[in-house]
Amino acid sequence: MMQTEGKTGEKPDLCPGTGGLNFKDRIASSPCVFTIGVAGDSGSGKTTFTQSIRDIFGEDLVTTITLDDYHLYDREERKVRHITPLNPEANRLDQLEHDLVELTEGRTIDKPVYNHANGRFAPPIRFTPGKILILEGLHTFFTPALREHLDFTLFVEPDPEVKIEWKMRRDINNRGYTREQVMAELEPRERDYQRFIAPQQKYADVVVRVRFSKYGRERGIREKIYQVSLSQNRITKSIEDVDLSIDLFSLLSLSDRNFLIEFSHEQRNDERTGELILDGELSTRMVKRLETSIEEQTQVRPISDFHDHDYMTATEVVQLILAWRIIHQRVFLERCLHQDHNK
Ligand SMILES: Nc1ncnc2c1ncn2[C@@H]1O[C@H](COP(=O)(O)OP(=O)(O)O)[C@@H](O)[C@H]1O
Ligand SMILES: O=C(COP(=O)(O)O)[C@H](O)[C@H](O)COP(=O)(O)O
Repeated sequence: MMQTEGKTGEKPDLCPGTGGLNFKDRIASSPCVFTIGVAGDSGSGKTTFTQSIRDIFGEDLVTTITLDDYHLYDREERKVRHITPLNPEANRLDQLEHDLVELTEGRTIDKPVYNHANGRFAPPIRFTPGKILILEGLHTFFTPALREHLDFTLFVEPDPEVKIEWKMRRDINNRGYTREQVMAELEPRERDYQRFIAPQQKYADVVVRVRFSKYGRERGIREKIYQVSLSQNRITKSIEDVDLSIDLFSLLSLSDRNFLIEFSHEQRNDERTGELILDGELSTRMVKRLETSIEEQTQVRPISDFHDHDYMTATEVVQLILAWRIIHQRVFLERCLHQDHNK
């Protein structure tokens, strides 16, 4: 590793040898494409988290591919074949692997297009990757070749009851399904989820779990207040790297709403994992130092969304921490520096 983390109060030089270029400029001027993979079940919040990453880093840097475009069968054909889209065989993962290699080289591809409005394929479109490329879908890190080309991986896993509520609302409101149609697919989908999708968790750098808030289930749909946890699976990268500075004085004196912050370690197989759990509403002042730290080092303004409210949901804080986590993905800088060096 070319650089050690700064101790408290020191600012780590994330871009050594760049004459003080900030992280965002560094990405923009780099020949490399930084790839982020987001995986999880249908209706689990992949698109929502992906959008938050886009918002934080800016649309000029970030492009997204949804893996639904790589379905092999259209909606009608899946029905006839009794196969769910969660089955890898219902997807063109080999073409995705090929396209991902092209994209990491910065090349333009002809990307297939799946139309959720009618469940059919539209003509392919030309697609050029931004300097940050997000792949989001069911099988994002299903194969070794896909994993090899992803610099950062995130798995989202809401509790089944949260997931059903989200999926039900989205598929009925946006995708033209009836309640009965969504219900009828739940059972075969859950079976294939456990079989094909959930096992990808072990390859994730970070797993985000969502459950109903301990302060009231109804606050989810009404105010987007959930209990959100962030855990890291791989021992090589630690959540403790994240600067989680919280102003305890503000916490005690300014907050008049309920919240929970918990951190625990767990031994899973050979791996020691850390899990941060947040719930309720946290005073924006409490995460001020974290926001400022990100802003200073990246010149991106992740806090702009939160400026006008005094409280942030657990989801918003987790999105902020994830941005920090992504910034710290040294693999990217290491690889870029190495490639720059060899030019
Ligand atoms: N973090 C969240 N907080 C509140 N609602 C969410 C969250 N994530 C997802 N949802 C709800 O669930 C629906 C499905 O989420 P989406 O991001 O489209 O899932 P996916 O891309 O995994 O299929 C969204 O339309 C939204 O209503
Ligand atoms: O399982 C998913 C994944 O999409 P997402 O993760 O966005 O839910 C969708 O059901 C399929 O893409 C088929 O779509 P449809 O059922 O609309 O034909």
